[in-house]
Amino acid sequence: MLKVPDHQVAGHQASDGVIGPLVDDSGHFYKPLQNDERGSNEVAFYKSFSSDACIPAHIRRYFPIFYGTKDIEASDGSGLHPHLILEDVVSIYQKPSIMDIKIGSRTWYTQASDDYIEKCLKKDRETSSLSLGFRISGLQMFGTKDSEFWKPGKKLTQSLNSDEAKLLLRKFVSSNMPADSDVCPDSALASNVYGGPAGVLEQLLELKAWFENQTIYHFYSCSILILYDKEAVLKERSSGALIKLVDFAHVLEGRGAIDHNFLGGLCSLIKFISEILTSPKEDLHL
Ligand SMILES: Nc1ncnc2c1ncn2[C@@H]1O[C@H](COP(=O)(O)OP(=O)(O)OP(=O)(O)O)[C@@H](O)[C@H]1O
Ligand SMILES: O=P(O)(O)O[C@@H]1[C@H](O)[C@H](O)[C@@H](OP(=O)(O)O)[C@H](OP(=O)(O)O)[C@H]1O
Repeated sequence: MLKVPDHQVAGHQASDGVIGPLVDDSGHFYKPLQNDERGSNEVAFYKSFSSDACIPAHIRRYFPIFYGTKDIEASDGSGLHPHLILEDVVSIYQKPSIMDIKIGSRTWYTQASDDYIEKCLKKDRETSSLSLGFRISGLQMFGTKDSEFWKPGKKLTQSLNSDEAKLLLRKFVSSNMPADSDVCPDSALASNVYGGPAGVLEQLLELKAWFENQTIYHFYSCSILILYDKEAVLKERSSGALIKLVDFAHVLEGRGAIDHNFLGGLCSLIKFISEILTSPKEDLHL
């Protein structure tokens, strides 16, 4: 049985008259192909990536598994529409806290149309992309009580300065609910989610090591999802946190060159997370 996902934090979402992703109860995420070249580009990327023997297994695990494409009934009732069938990377969590971070200081590339470049340039300047090398496209987090849930709108997450981005990344791993802006985030889960041998920082560093060498792909406008389950972390004191890359509608061939745009954004994100781990109680005055 297909349904609209309960946990989607960014991107095109299914609503009245708007086509969006669907999920089933077997752990699949169905992303509708966009009608323009973004749809065919993303299919081409997944086909190439999933069959490329040069991608090491420890890197492949950061990407959703690709199960092909299929025509299914679109969420907007418009009839059969081609969808990517992907691993639903959220399905293993009961109450997933999710952050979508679009990586890179620029989301455009010279091969794109003038209109597209202009649109992206404006967005990159207005958000933290240009200044920080990434922008937080969306997030949701659960609290410890059943009623506690926070999903700020993108206006609140995308256009942050450096202190504001650090504060939001701290809120994301705090046990107290951050919706009340008077409450100072306690960063209580930082060492379990961001830190530790299997935590987010180690995963980002592993990804970075690959990006320092790989010249096969250039990932424009691609996001890193950070995923964890607060209850599980508080109960087991282990991480269970994962990072996953999503959105490959704007992947280009690397042609032997380093993807310095993605790599730069990734290094910047790593610096933020590292600083939170080294000074979790830092008081940010905003
Ligand atoms: N494989 C997946 N499993 C679970 N959730 C996913 C998966 N891929 C994407 N999502 C969810 O959907 C959101 C949007 O994904 P994605 O960026 O691929 O869509 P998009 O419509 O192309 O976005 P954009 O408007 O930024 O181009 C993500 O923030 C995440 O919440
Ligand atoms: O970050 P936001 O505010 O969610 O804005 C969207 C984001 O910039 C996407 O990357 C972009 O899709 P592309 O990268 O595929 O262009 C989309 O364009 P669209 O609405 O024209 O699809 C924007 O709406």
